[in-house]
Amino acid sequence: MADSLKNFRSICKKIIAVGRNYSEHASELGNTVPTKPIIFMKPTSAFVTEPNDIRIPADWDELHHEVEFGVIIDKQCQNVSKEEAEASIGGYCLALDMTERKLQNELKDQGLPWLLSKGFDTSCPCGDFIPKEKISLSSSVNLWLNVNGNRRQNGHTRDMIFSVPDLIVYISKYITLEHGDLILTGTPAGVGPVRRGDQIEAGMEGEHDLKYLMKFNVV
Ligand SMILES: O=C(O)/C=C/C(=O)CC(=O)C(=O)O
Ligand SMILES: [Mg+2]
Repeated sequence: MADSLKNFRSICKKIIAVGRNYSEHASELGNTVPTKPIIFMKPTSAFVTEPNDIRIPADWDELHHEVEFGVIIDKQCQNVSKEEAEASIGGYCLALDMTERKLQNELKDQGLPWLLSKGFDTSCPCGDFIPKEKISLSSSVNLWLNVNGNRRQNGHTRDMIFSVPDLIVYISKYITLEHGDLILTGTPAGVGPVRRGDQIEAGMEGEHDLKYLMKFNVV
């Protein structure tokens, strides 16, 4: 089954993203820590893969990086239990939730949806499919991100407020998750701006020699 997920980006119908899932990140943006998962979406046209670039739209100047742990759904889930949620996972990937922070804040202040600030083309740089057997959910994955060689983010999935199975249980109560869908599980602290000409390097490391690295230029 996992074979058809190797190209999950071409079959993915939904990128569902979780916000404020690390308390340190919620605090750094002056937000309260949520009592229920905060869910939003990015269109699949946001995907970009190496060696392509992250393109900043011409009139924007406060694009932030957010490194995230991605979960790829194998089996359809609708209102699933925690056990079914775990069984529905096909694999994982490293991803970025690129965000135009100034626009997001303006939209938030007006009570408007922040889709554009997070859903523009190339706002979801994404790595290769990693089969579920390679990462145990009971272990913690280290997520990090450098800009021009300087460490900006360094977090651990054990610090998520809502665990991966809990997120799937919650989302599937309201939205049917389908084969190939991607869940971005929120970013750890350290988000910040990137400029045209910068290079982003992001990685994840964990048990059983898990080591994944990806690089994107910002243009
Ligand atoms: O509420 C805000 O000011 C910002 C929220 C986010 O951008 C949420 C995320 O995308 C995240 O925490 O990863
Ligand atoms: Mg995010």
